[in-house]
Amino acid sequence: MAPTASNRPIVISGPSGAGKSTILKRLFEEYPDRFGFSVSHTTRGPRGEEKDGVEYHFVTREQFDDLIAKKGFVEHATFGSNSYGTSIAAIEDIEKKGRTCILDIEMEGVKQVANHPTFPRPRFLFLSPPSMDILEQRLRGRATDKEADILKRLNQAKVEMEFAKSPEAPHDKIVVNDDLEKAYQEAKAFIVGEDA
Ligand SMILES: Nc1ncnc2c1ncn2[C@@H]1O[C@H](COP(=O)(O)OP(=O)(O)OP(=O)(O)O)[C@@H](O)[C@H]1O
Repeated sequence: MAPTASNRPIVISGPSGAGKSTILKRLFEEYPDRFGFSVSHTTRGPRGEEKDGVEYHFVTREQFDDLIAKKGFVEHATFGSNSYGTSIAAIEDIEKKGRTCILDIEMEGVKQVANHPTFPRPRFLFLSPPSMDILEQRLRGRATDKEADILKRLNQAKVEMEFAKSPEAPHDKIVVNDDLEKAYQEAKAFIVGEDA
């Protein structure tokens, strides 16, 4: 089933700590049946209680590379020795349920999705922190990241912010997450509003 104008997938990106999870959590709470996250593929093995097709589609390296060759991923990346990717089929699984697929992906993935040879262009939302200082405060306030991770995230944030300003950035909308309520309303208007 081809996505209609109203359920075209939405790509949300932005630096770590910009508030993507916070805004998406609220959106899913307000619209419990309307959206879905696609299940990613990975070459890493399941951990703990993880089940194939639920947390991830667990595949061999050969299967993963085969899907890359067939242009079956809208985006994929390798971290350490493990690869991860979002398949077109997984996005279609969400569309088949009558839901809009939300893709929460990082900058390199955004570029790949925007440049995919066959996948129809989704809608791109970029969530920006109000400033680097505030981003740093929020990352520290989150208290989930180690100091070295925070510094890495801040460096990467600079790269992402530069990309967002560059002409190759595909974003249809940039929302600055200053006041959370305002940012949520703006993000929601883009995602479910009349222009959706
Ligand atoms: N407008 C806001 N004002 C103040 N704090 C905020 C605001 N938005 C988000 N936060 C806080 O900032 C921190 C980072 O937000 P969040 O975890 O949603 O970011 P993220 O973009 O999902 O990051 P990651 O990509 O690392 O998952 C959280 O502690 C969150 O509660």
